[in-house]
Amino acid sequence: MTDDANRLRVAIVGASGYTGAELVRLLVCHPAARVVALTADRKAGNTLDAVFPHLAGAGGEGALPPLVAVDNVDWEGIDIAFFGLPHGASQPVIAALPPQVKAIDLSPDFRFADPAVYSEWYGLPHQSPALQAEAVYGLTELMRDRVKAARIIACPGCYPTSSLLPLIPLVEAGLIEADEVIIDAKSGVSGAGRAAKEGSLYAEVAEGIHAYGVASHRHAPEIEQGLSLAAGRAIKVNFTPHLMPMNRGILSSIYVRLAKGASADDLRATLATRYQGEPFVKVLAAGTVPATRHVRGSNQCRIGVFADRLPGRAILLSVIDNLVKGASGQAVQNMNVVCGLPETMGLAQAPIFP
Ligand SMILES: NC(=O)C1=CN([C@@H]2O[C@H](COP(=O)(O)OP(=O)(O)OC[C@H]3O[C@@H](n4cnc5c(N)ncnc54)[C@H](OP(=O)(O)O)[C@@H]3O)[C@@H](O)[C@H]2O)C=CC1
Ligand SMILES: CC(=O)N[C@@H](CCC(=O)OP(=O)(O)O)C(=O)O
Repeated sequence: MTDDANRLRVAIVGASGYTGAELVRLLVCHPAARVVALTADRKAGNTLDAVFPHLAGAGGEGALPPLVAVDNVDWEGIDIAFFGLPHGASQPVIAALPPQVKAIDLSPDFRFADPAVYSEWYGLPHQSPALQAEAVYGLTELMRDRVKAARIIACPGCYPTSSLLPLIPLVEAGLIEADEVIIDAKSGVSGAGRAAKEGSLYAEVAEGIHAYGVASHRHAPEIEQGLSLAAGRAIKVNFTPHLMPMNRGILSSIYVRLAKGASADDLRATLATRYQGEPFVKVLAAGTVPATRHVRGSNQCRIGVFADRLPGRAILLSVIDNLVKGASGQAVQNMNVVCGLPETMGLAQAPIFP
């Protein structure tokens, strides 16, 4: 436990949203961090427990500051700022930060190395293209060395996290045909955020499942960026997300063609070697099926590898909690890395079951 004066002073921008609430839940138990600023937009002026009753008393009675508008944050007193804002909102705020503040952005605003790709898919001009070159894509296990030295960390999207952790090592090893990957992914509804939307209503989601963003979802170019870097050439993927009647969790079922001479066992062995000693990525034994309920509330990604009955093909199953490893947990993991803290600090919770 670090004494109070030496703790990192943390701001959570967008604390009245789902990823913001999850950051608070994790950070009030983090022994080297202290939450000193919380922001909101429409809900500014409220206490956090008025917006999220489950966080009443979190961190100790009166430990958390009230929700203020982002313009009212005193940045001089901040070491780390997390941004859980809708796309387009963090770029101008991060661009105006004083240099001692490290920014950890959960939104897509700094994920694309090429600002033109961001503009094309998000329908907005990039507002800080000069800063983009400074930003590091924070898929922690695979980008750790770059994260260590970063001032702006762009946390990956939830679907890309679940897809790229199994796929990048296999593409790098040349064990799969990188341009024939099919990702069939399912997400819980918290992935859509807390803002009221017709598509998130109970009656639109319960007792059913539907695909959305078919052949047009914004996470396709993000996954393609990661796979193209790994392959050393331009890669396109087939990515279809589905909305599931559950709160948390992502299951990505990924269908791959094996490279000549490779087997599903080779894929499993390569992933097991790559993630050996990684506290948050578990490659499961042959025959073990991962489930979203096995990672709920935790920062884990669990990966299963299966031979397909179709010759020359394999199936990868990857599960995460979208709000933890897919967002706020990975963001805290990146804070630990960039601040030289043990990577598991504040993140060692076992999953919640059932
Ligand atoms: N939910 C998830 O599983 C994941 C989300 N992400 C990304 O993280 C970001 C946050 O997501 P999430 O927490 O779900 O979203 P929410 O909609 O739940 O929360 C958004 C937050 O941003 C605030 N806000 C909205 N507009 C503005 C603005 N113009 N200026 C300042 N603050 C604003 C809201 O304040 P108020 O409520 O007061 O209006 C709220 O605090 C998004 O970019 C999302 O794509 C990434 C990975 C996973
Ligand atoms: C269920 C659901 O709606 N999920 C969101 C993904 C959330 C996310 O990670 O999106 P960003 O790239 O904007 O951060 C979606 O499909 O848009």
